[in-house]
Amino acid sequence: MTTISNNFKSLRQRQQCALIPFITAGDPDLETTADALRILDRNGADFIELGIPYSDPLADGPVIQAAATRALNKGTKLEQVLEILRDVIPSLKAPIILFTYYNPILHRGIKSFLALIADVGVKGLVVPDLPLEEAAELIQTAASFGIEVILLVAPTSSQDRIDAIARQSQGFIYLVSVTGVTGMRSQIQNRVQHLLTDLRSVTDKPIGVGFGISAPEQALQVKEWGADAVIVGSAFVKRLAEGSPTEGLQAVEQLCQELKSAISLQPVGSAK
Ligand SMILES: O=P(O)(O)OC[C@@H](O)[C@@H](O)c1c[nH]c2ccccc12
Repeated sequence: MTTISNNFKSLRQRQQCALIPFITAGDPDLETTADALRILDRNGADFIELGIPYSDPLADGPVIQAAATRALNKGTKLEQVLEILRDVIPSLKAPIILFTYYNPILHRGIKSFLALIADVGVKGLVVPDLPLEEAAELIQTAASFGIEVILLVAPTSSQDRIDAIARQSQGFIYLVSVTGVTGMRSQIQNRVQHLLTDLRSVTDKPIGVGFGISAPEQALQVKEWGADAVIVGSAFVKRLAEGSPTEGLQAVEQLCQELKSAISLQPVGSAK
């Protein structure tokens, strides 16, 4: 069965680091979102994180905030996002991880929300403002729908919190590389290497690193520090929004290929 955990197992066997692009649903429009999902899937994405636009995206920097605002101004609703997913997911290899803030989940009720997203084939859920005290309930209910809930560790998390997250997180652990909001950074701090080592010492679960990664060299760096996955959001969202939808999709395709080849193992015995 396709699950995030199972896909990571097979990536590990092949000693591959996963690429997880993030895009915002409905920016510039839902048709382009569907095209982008197919393009990312065909060009090396191992999982795709799809953001549900939200009016108060407190963990997001300017690029993703602006994308969410544009998507909301277009009237993008969860139901419509799920409709395109119902259509697209059967043709994708990469499992879809839905990204949403906690309020929209509570608003619908945890169970009904999970039933809706499971029904269209979503495999994972990231909720950046989920209180750790409420994680167990969401994780358990999600598991009954075949959905894995990925928890986030921040550079400021206490050791107790890190231990609890490592224990509870499903699929993988999302290591946030910097304190602050999402967005491209010119450099990935060396500290990320230590954060990775510390986290690795308490868990065997796969670790994905996100926040601030936009360039192939940065992705490779994070891979070499031992990450099982690199997550790249703002760089994709920015490219997708530039120019016409066709131009945006071309730029997304190119970035996906560049990132993927940077983190892919050279086949043994290949020239160079
Ligand atoms: O945009 P960046 O810096 O590449 O970061 C990842 C990212 O976009 C995605 O995982 C994400 C988008 N919004 C978030 C809010 C919180 C945690 C993570 C996210």
